[in-house]
Amino acid sequence: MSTIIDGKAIAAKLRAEIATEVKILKEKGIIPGLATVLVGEDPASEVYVRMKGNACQELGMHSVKHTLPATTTEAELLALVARLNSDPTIHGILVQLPLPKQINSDTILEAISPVKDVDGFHPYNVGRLMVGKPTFQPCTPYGVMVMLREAGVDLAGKEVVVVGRSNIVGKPVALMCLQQHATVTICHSKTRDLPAKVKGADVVIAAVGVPEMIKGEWIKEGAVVIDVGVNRIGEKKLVGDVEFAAASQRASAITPVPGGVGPMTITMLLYNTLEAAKKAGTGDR
Ligand SMILES: Nc1nc2c(c(=O)[nH]1)N[C@@H](CN(C=O)c1ccc(C(=O)N[C@@H](CCC(=O)O)C(=O)O)cc1)CN2
Ligand SMILES: [Mg+2]
Repeated sequence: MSTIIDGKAIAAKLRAEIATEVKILKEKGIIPGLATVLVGEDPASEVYVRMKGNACQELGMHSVKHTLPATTTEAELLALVARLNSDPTIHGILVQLPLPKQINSDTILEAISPVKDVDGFHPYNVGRLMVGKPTFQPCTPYGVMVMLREAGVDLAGKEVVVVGRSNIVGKPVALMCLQQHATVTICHSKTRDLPAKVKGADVVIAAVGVPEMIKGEWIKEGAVVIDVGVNRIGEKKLVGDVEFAAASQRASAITPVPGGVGPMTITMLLYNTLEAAKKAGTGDR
């Protein structure tokens, strides 16, 4: 049986550290501020944005939520982003994804000031990660790396297989693992013989968004499994991208869903917002 890498517990520990730092910053007259922007009525996005606001409140951060109708135009959203870019009480701007079809996400993400880009999605911050000099790192992959660190996994020389090549998880987590000297393979829908790739992995990072697509029998004995998937089955049930029960028979350590990577995502957003506020305070940005 495997060790469960408890995202909730790791997140709680990190949040306590962030809260302490927020308090110190406030004594210097700086209140870290996050603006969240939700366009439309996607129920999951509503939940995530609410969780982000609540987390800010718990940690003593300032947060402002902007809720716009699904019919919002790109120009209207750009105008809001411009206002937030020049608002000195706001250190971090988060535009919840996905955006409605009439809005080009890339245009919006590029309009966010890189110094307030606490999601780490602006091409400047993506480029910094690419050259191994990260500034803001995207929250979900950053959370994965913190979990691996907390679980005592040394990536140097390890075979890491990332399943999924999205800009928000697969690609950045692969770069982060490479930075830690892992040998990284990125797999995707056109990969030939995915089971064979996964079977060779010391660390599997699953971020495909397909319920239980990674079978337990593909997991090498003793491998570490990080499941980034959050797939809703019906009203209540959440499952990951990995067959948890079968995989945990073989893995040495595994993240659960829920309670694994999810809680880390929001925690790293708070961390990035704190860092943004600190940089603003020192004029170092
Ligand atoms: N602008 C962004 N948009 C999106 C991001 C992002 O990082 N920035 N990531 C995802 C969604 N996401 C945050 O926005 C997110 C997903 C899941 C969780 C989470 O805590 N999941 C819990 C389960 C919660 C539930 O019941 O739904 C868990 O896994 O334990 C937090 C944040 C897409 N969009
Ligand atoms: Mg993908």
